[in-house]
Amino acid sequence: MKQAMIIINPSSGKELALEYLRKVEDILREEAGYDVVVNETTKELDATNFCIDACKQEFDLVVSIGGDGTLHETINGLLDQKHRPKLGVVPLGTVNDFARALHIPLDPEQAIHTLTSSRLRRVDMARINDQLFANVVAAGSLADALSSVTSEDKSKFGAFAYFREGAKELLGSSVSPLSITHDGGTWEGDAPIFIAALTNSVGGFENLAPDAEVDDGLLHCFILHDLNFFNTLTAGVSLLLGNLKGHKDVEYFTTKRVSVTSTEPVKTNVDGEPGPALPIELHILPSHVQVIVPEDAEPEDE
Ligand SMILES: Nc1ncnc2c1ncn2[C@@H]1O[C@H](COP(=O)(O)OP(=O)(O)OP(=O)(O)O)[C@@H](O)[C@H]1O
Repeated sequence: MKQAMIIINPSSGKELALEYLRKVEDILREEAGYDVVVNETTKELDATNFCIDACKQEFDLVVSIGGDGTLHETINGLLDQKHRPKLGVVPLGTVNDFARALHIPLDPEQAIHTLTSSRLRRVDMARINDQLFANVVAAGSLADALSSVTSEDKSKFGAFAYFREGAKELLGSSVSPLSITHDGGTWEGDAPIFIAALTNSVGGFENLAPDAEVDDGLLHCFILHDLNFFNTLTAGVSLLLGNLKGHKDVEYFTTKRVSVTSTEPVKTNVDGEPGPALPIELHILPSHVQVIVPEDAEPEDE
C-alpha cells in the first residue's frame, strides 16, 4: 500500500490545524488510498527529522500542514536523500509564499482537496551552505530587519508588514559592503540587501520576481543599492508594479550559483526565518521535488 506521512504544526492556522488534520487523513485514506502516519511537531526541527524518516523509509508522499516555517523545515529533511517523497502542502501560515507560487489554494479546505489531484509539478530547490530553501534568501541589514517581522504583524498587514519594516530600515540607510560572485561575474559595493528568489512570491509580494518560474533552474537575484529616501519610494512602487528589476538602483541577474561575502558581519534571512551569517554559497537543485498541484494548475506539469 502507498505510504503517506502528514507533518503538522498544531500551533499554526489559528488553532484550527487539528481540525484540518482529520480532513487530510480522511481524504488521503479514503480517496487517495494511502496508509497514513501522522507526526505533530512540538518544536524547531521536528519537521526536518520527520521528513528524514519519511525519506529513509521510502514513503510515497509527505504532506506539510502549517506555515512557511514548517514547510521550510520539512523540505530540509530532503537534503542529500536518495529517495525523496512527493510533497503535498496545506498552507496554514500568514504569507504562504510557496503555495502562492504553485497556485495551491490558500484556503485550507480547498488545498486539502488538491491532495487528490493527479497532477505533479517538478520544483527547483536551492542549497545555502548546509541547508535547503524553497523560496528566498536575503542578506544584508534589510534582511535582518525583515527577520524581525512578527507573525502578528504578518497576520495584520500581510506583505505590507515586510514593506513597513523594510522602509524603516532603509530610512536609516544602513548598508553592508558585499562581494557577490555569480555565473556572470562579480559585483562589489555597499548595499542594504541582496535577494535570491526561486519563485515569484516573496514575503507575499507576488510581483517581486514575476519572471521566476518554480522550475526554470535559475536563482533570480536582486541587489538594491544607492537607496535614499526618494529612491526607496520609487523602488517600493516598482516592487508593487512588478518591475523592480528595471529600477535604476537595482542590479538584477539570474544564475545557477552565487556566493556572497562581506568584510563585516552580515546576517541573512532564509525562507522568512533567520539564516546563517555571511559568507554564503547558493546553488540551484533543478526539479528537486515533485509537488502535488491543482488539476487546473499552470503548464510544465506531468
Ligand atoms: N507545536 C509547536 N508549537 C510552537 N511552535 C512550533 C511547534 N511546532 C513547530 N513550531 C515552530 O514554529 C515555526 C513556525 O511555524 P509555521 O511557519 O508553521 O507557522 P506560522 O508561524 O503560523 O506561519 P507564518 O510563519 O507564515 O506566520 C516552525 O518553524 C517551528 O520551528
